[in-house]
Amino acid sequence: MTETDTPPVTASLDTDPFAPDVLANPLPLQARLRDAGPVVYLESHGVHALARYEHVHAVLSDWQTFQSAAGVGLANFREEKPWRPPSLLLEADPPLHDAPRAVLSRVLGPRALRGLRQAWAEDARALVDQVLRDTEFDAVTALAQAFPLRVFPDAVGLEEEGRHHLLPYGDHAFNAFGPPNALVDKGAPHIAGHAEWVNGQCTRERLAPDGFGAAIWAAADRGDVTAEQAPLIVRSLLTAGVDTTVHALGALLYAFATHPEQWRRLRADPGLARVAFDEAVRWESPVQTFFRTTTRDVEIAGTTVPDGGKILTFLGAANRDPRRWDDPDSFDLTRDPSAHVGFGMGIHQCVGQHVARLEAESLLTALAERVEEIELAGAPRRHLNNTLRAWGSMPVRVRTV
Ligand code: HEM
Ligand SMILES: CCOc1cccc(C(=O)O)c1
Repeated sequence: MTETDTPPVTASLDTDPFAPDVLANPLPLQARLRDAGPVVYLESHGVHALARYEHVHAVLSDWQTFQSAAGVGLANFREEKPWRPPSLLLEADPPLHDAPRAVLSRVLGPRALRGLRQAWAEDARALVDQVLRDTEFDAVTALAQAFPLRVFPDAVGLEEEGRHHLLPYGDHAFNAFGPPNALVDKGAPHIAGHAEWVNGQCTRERLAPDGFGAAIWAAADRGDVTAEQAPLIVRSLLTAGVDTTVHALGALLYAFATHPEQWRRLRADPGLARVAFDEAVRWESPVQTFFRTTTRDVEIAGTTVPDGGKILTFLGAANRDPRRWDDPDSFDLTRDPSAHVGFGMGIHQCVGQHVARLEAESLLTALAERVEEIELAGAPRRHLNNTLRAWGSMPVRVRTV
């Protein structure tokens, strides 16, 4: 065989991307993966990893070749039973995916959210006024967790009692996309209790008459989806809609607490709140990874992945790929972050992104009005999760006006 006939050797690494030290700081592994090649075989889990923007974007945009119905975690639903009934959105392909997606696109779309803008702005101001009675506080518990948990359950129409189940339920769901490691073992003993409340909240009679949940049931009454599908579609909101925004807000606050010049830029132009959120989602990527499963033998950049192979797309690595972004490691409000893959890409791209943006804009605008300076008042502590990049605590000090 001549030199040119030699098939390219696929790079391989034996590092476990779900090991605690890697989850605590994934950036070095992300750089190694991007530099090792377009496709890298991960011996630790027998999957092919993509960390460059071009290939992550391409795989997420091709749902026919890279399906979600076999699970978007390491577990292959063709071979093992999911830990819960699969999502009709996240873990479904067209045509099953189509109607639930159309319903949520309308229920969570920008037009539907217009009615929430005023109330969320006022609630954010009330929370910020209360928190700013102190000049030092934990930005994770006081703001990043508190604001979503004040506005989102009400918007869905959940009962007051039991909302403490939401964060641990979502945390376990996101851990369950990874391998059965210590993080999954930690949540396993409690998940049945969390799931009992969450599943109960998805039934028509437990939902308030005027929230996202009731709107999903109304779609079932119209025949847009079936009555059997309605509770699972509500469950999607409860699984995907809390921990993600909490940790994205944590990322946003961390970005500003460590970039005072960007905070000054935001205060000078509060209209930058929305782009700041997307830049924080790009920079920190609160949802770090998702898997796909090949539906045929497929060649990706010279590597053949067999049918049924798991592909691990590193959203966080793609969002910092120097092949796509100038100075990718900098948090910079002058950048246009709109092409980031922090919300995914393609037919599964986050259907709740407008809700997340409105939560972030509401909180950030209220903070920018009152806070002249924000800085870390101590070392922040990571909250480890197989899929989420999160802060467990973040002591900050503020100077207010
Ligand atoms: C900053 C906050 C958020 C981030 C970073 C985020 C991230 C993502 C990502 C990466 C996906 C794509 C999954 C895939 O391709 O397999 C996704 C899908 C999804 N997200 Fe979000 N999300 C956020 C907030 C929300 C909220 C607030 C909701 C609900 C109100 C939500 C509901 C969903 C649902 C139902 C899907 C599945 C969509 C489908 O498969 O068609 N997310 N999200
Ligand atoms: C942020 C990714 O979106 C998700 C995550 C977990 C569950 C679901 C669902 O559809 O149940 C969606």
